[in-house]
Formats: sequence, C-alpha cells, structure tokens
Amino acid sequence: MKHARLIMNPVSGTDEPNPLKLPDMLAALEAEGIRADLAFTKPDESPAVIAQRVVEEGYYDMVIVGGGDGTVSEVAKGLLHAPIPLGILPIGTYNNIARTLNLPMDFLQACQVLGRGQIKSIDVGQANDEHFFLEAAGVGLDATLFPIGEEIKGGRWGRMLQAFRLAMGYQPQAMNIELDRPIGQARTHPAPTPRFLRRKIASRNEFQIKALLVVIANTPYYGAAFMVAPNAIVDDGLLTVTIYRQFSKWELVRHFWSISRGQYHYNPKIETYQVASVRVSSNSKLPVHLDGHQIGEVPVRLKVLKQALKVFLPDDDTPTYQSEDDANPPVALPVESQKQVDE
Ligand SMILES: Nc1ncnc2c1ncn2[C@@H]1O[C@H](COP(=O)(O)OP(=O)(O)OP(=O)(O)O)[C@@H](O)[C@H]1O
Repeated sequence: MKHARLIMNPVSGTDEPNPLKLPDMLAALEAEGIRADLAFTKPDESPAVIAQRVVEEGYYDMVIVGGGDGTVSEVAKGLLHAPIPLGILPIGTYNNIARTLNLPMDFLQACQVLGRGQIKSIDVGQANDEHFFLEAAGVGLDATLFPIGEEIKGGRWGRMLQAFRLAMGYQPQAMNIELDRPIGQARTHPAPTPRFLRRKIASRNEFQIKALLVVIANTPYYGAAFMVAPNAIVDDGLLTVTIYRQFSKWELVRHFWSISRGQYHYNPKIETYQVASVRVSSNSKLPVHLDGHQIGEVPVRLKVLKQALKVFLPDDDTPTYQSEDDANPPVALPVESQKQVDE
C-alpha cells in the first residue's frame, strides 16, 4: 500500500461541491493501492506549505492535488526538486495543466493514472529568481485583464464591461526583449519578419518592438484554456515567447476566441521564440502576471527550471484525455510531431 497526502480544494470547479466527491475518490485510490490522508486548502493560505511539510517529513510516497490550475500550481511550488511525485485529480474549471499532461478529466479515471501510470519530470517557469509559474507568464494586455477575468470567473459579471473598455482602450506598448541566444536561433518561424513588422535590433540577442502583449509559456495552455503556445513542450527546458504585434483589437479577440477552441491559425503578426530565459523591459510601467496572478511590473526575467517537478502521467495501460465532445483537445506531451502545429 502506498501513502499519499491528498490536498483538496473544496471549492474549485463548477459542478457539485468537491467534498461530495471524496468517498468515491478515496475508494478509487484505495483500489489502486493508495491510502490517502486528506487536507483541505484554505482561501488565505498557500497549499505549497502543506506540500513542503510532506517533503520534510519524508513519510508519504506522493502528493495528490484535487483542484484546478490555481491549486495545482500552488501545490507544485512546494514540490520543486522533491523526490516524490505530484498526482493531479482535475476538479477545477479549466484544468489547463491536466490538459497539457493528457490526463483524463474524469477524476476517477485520473486515480487510475496515479496507481498505474508513469512518472516523468516536467519544466517549471521562474520569474526574477523568485516566483514560479507552471503555465505562462505575460506582459501587457493579458496581465492587465487577468485580475478582472478572475473576478468575472468568480461570478462578478458586471466586470465584463470594464474588461471590454480596458481592452479596447489598451495601446501597443514599446518593449525591450532580451533573449538568451541569438534572435535567428531562437525564432521558431524561419520566415523573415514582414516589413510592416519592423523591429529595432539592439544586439544579436536583443530587440525592441511594440506589442499588445507578450506571453512566455511553459505549457501550451493558459487562462480559459487558451492554446497560446501549441508548440510548447513541457519537458524540453524551453519557454515559448509569443509576441502579438500590430493586431487590431478585433483580430486579437478573434484569435483568442479560436485558440480557446483549439484552433491555432498561423498569423504573420505573431512572432515566436524558444529560449531558456528571456528578459522583458519597458520604459512604461507594464504589469506582469504569472499563471494569471499579477506579480508587479517590468523589468522581469523569466527562465525555465528544467524538469524540476515529478508528475504522474498516463501510459499505454491507463486512461488518457478523452477528446470527444471537446473542440479543444490537448496537444500531447512530449510529442515531436507537435512542432508542426503552427508552421
Ligand atoms: N477552502 C477554500 N475556500 C474558499 N476558497 C478557496 C479555498 N481553498 C482555495 N480557495 C481558492 O480557490 C482558488 C483556486 O481555485 P482553482 O484554481 O483550484 O480552481 P478553478 O479556478 O475552479 O480551476 P481552474 O484554475 O483550473 O480554472 C484560489 O483563489 C484559492 O484562494
């Protein structure tokens, strides 16, 4: 029998209250040979603390998190470079991380992955050598909108008008992007930048552009299941920098609408680079978010911690994500053919 600390968010997701799922969940884990001790998250305390305590005690074989992306990333922070793996039971709203890892969305099937799946290490992002992110960081319009988006998700629908106004009034901002390698090597599209998207080259690694937003992704998805970086592979030691330039607002809305439905159309106004670290700065006070939480303003240095987190993943004998009924099925990890997606 294996022992697990199960950290559950009682309020994540939109269906029945999560505590009602517990009897079935514990029985399904038991059937996989896992005995789980439960701890509920609290609204005002990061569950990273619980995960850290588990690592220090050295008693449990794994940590299992039942929740959405917010809870998963907090718990993950307590397990970085730890010897024990993280199992994910996706009972949140969007479950981007579970989607990235190809996990079944049915939490009972996800229990089977914890009993019989494989353990692999995935990358984690870090900002300013301090804060961590699993999905993506962003500078510009998305960082401006995320806090309001969270309020809307929490039921404050009246905020939609404010979000709309903010988005429509937002202007492209001048930013300085410094990559950890020459621009030509980092660029993922070999085609030269169209002339209308001229950028000012400061050095072989550094350039200045005006953009509505820059997303630095560790995984393909962020936010409301936006497939923002279909090429992002979660264990390759690289972040995908996506720069949205000279988009009209409506173009951007259209683009985000289609990537929320898994349809990624290549657009020459999107530039992508793959790097292990990048620094974004600006003369303006542009906000920065990590996984949807604002952490301050630029300048920010973002880097990848290669394979810093052990996680359970499906293998050939366990259920995986079922793509029926979903217009936005996951792009699996780590599949080399993925590299073709937006080229
Ligand atoms: N016991 C609790 N009571 C109320 N709120 C809680 C409690 N524990 C955690 N929270 C809040 O839950 C939020 C995180 O929810 P989480 O991200 O897991 O679910 P979600 O938003 O439904 O899913 P997703 O992020 O996948 O869309 C945090 O804002 C956190 O403060």
